[in-house]
Amino acid sequence: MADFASLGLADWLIKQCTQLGIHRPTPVQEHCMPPILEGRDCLGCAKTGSGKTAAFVLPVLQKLSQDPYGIFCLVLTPTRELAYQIAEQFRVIGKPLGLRDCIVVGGMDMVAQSLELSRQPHVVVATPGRLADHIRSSNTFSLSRIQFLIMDEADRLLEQGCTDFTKDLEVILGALPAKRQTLLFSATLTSTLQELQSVTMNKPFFWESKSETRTVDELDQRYILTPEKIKDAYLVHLIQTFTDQHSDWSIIIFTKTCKDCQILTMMLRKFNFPTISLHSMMKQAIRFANLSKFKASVYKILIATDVASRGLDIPTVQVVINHNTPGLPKIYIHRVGRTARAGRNGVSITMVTQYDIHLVHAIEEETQSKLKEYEVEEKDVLKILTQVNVTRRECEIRLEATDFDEKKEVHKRKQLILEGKDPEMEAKRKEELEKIKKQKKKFKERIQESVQQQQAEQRERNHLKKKRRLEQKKAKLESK
Ligand SMILES: Nc1ncnc2c1ncn2[C@@H]1O[C@H](COP(=O)(O)OP(=O)(O)OP(=O)(O)O)[C@@H](O)[C@H]1O
Repeated sequence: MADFASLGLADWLIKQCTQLGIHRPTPVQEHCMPPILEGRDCLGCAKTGSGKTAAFVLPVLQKLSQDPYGIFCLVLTPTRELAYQIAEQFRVIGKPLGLRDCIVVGGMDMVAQSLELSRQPHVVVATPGRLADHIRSSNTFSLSRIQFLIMDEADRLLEQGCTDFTKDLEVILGALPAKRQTLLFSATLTSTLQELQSVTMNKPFFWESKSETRTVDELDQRYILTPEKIKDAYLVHLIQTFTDQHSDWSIIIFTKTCKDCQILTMMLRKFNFPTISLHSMMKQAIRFANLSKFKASVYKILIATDVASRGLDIPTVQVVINHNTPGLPKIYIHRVGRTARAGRNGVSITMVTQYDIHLVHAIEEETQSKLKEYEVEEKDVLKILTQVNVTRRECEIRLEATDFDEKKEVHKRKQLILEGKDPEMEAKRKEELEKIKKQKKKFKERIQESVQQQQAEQRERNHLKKKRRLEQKKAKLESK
């Protein structure tokens, strides 16, 4: 087995790796780093959690240390959270270089990003949409001298899924020099190999880990066959069992939609499970905050949509539950790959209804592995069924009300943007106006109160006067 020195890695980088507990290269690092260091384009396909990130971070940093300038390297990735994770790896390993990185993702302040870009960071880590926006609207930075283009989760970037990056990628590729090194990595490259090869210029070096299976051996893959109506009772039962049996545990539950994600979070919280969510309808700052709390084990359960299915590296995750059977095998591969990373053990449990059995067959075929049934005492599940379903219904009703407000808010924000206004500024302005209105109302109420008090006092005085006059009249009559 090779060591980092024999792959041509510099001493300072080996030292950095040692400090991070990385002593020997993984196969993807062993095979991809030498051709990258030689200047070749590279397509690396290796299982989830096998160290693909370091396979490109290390050679890029080595090259950067030999000729440091900005902007030297551009990394594209499909999700914002992943962009932060990759930038962190660059920052930690590249610390002795005084590496300057810049993260360019949607949902964050564009002006601040612009400013950072203009300061010529060594490495830019970006999601395609926001970077393309910067290229279209600004001339304060240039990507024309970059030496490395890296596409992490490259197949996702190039496929035309629900988020289609094609147009943004065209803009980005148009701003890059033809002479560059292009590195593409993913655990599922092969299905988009043709498209991927068209992005690389030189005849790329292609490396795929040789293995019968597409998932790691340390992963125990299970399924539960359940009618749709009993699914949530199974979920609650599963989590309760894990909580009872393990003191140190951490679970990711994947759902199909943002709404499911939200409802399940509310429901599990009702059962006092420490749950937090991550989906695309949340504000970016909350997405980051929730992920940090989960990573720090403040919350043990993360419920997420596929926005969290790729790349996230959270070593404490022992269990992945698929609340729905993924419609595509490759989504399954990435989801279950959030556990059993870097040689650790992990379990994945996929909820399967009678309508999803063909999907399980497709998954088994693609991964070349067999899912085993997860044994559960059905009578224990049926005991909690009514309580779980009632709780779910309550949460659905509660969410419907807020959902409506949310949609309205989104609609309003869209309208403001169309009118050329900044929704954030408008919200602040509205808040200020509301404050002034409240103060005015309070002032008016106080004046009214004091007027009413004066009037009441006047009435009392008049009443007393009248009473006194009557008494005087009465006294006069009596004296006569
Ligand atoms: N040579 C190594 N030895 C031990 N651990 C390593 C090594 N290289 C990387 N790691 C660690 O392995 C973990 C997984 O690495 P990484 O996130 O790069 O996986 P990946 O292959 O990109 O997975 P995914 O396909 O899910 O994105 C990280 O915590 C990383 O620090």
